Amino acid sequence: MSKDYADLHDPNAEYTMRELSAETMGVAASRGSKRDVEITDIQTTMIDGNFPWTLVRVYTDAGITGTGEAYWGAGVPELIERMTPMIIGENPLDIDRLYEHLIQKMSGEGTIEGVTVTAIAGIEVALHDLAGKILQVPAYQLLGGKYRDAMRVYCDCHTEADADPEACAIEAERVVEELGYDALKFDLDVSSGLEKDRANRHLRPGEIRHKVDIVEAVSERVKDRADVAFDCHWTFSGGSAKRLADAIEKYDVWWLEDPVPPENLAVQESVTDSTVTPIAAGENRYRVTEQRRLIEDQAVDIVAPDLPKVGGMRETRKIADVANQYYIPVAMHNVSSPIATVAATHVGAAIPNALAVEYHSYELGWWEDLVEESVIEDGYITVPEAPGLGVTLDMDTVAAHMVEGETLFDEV
Ligand SMILES: O=C(O)[C@H](O)[C@@H](O)[C@H](O)[C@H](O)CO
Repeated sequence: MSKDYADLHDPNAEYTMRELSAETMGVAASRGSKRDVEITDIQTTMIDGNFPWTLVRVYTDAGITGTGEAYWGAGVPELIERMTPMIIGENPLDIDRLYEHLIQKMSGEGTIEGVTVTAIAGIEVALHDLAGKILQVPAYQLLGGKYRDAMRVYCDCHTEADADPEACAIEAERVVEELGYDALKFDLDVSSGLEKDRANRHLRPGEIRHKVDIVEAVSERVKDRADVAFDCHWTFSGGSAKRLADAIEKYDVWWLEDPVPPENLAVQESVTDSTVTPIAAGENRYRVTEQRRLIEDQAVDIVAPDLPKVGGMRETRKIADVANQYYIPVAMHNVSSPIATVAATHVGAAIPNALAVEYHSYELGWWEDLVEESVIEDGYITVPEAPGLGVTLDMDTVAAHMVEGETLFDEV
């Protein structure tokens, strides 16, 4: 990768006095040799999974590295490269200050939301892995300790005929019986063939009936063996979303996700208010500042942040803390490799209101091979007890599935 991004002039150095580097803040006291560690480099590599997973590695002068993951998105590796000089020489144990430092430094490039936040999140996850390894504690310990030993996983399900209610029911049965999950999600924004216009967000009566057929087929097939959520990917108008939520009330679904677009909270709130079907949303909002509005307005029954997108492990914990003030559970949206999935597991272990973490790669076949450890067993991820995230990348699998042109992390 070219080093041009890292060498770019830093305009913020001229435009803000809020500089949170150790030097400016005067953070210089020795912490004792094991904790006097400095960041020396950050590298990324991208995996061609069912999403392009951006893995991040932070290097130190102690020979210890931390591995993280940023949510997928163009430009994320370049942004990480751009930020690397901003934290070289810093002590990786100051996770919160380094996060704030990068948010402040990059604010001109956009750190309220978007790929800059995602890139910072990738570094932040790696810092938790690193800090855990330096301190010889699992990452959940850095977040306050444990509520649970294992995190429930819900499986995002697909069939070749996602619009066919019976095909969905057969797949639901297979995922429960053969793969061992008791928590599932299916898409409801699938075409019934009855649409007159795909742009106007309106659901015609036949379209609603088709969606009810899918919900009924899946829910009746698995009955009490699994909780089932349904995802709408921000597709419908408020009015149509209300009619849909109302029509599926009797099936007692786990949640209905993203029925309306994410920008207008008043619409989101009115849908949630209108129905006893639990409404979930959150994967398109960034940082605690944006999630806070969803929660405080009680625009959701369940909040669904995506950890490597929303800002990282501490940021997700902060969101869970706000949600907890409103008695709202957290279902972690997740389309990541095992690295960020396990990061979500550590956060899930450390918060009271964790509902589940998503698994979105069951059709891939090699997701779990990316790390040396086994990750999901019988629909749960046991919270690792090894230092840091407690998972180790399998470099052969990484090499086999790297995006063309990417390079492997340097060995220490
Ligand atoms: O699992 C889910 O909730 C969704 O289906 C995701 O796949 C999103 O669509 C994706 O993250 C969009 O960028």
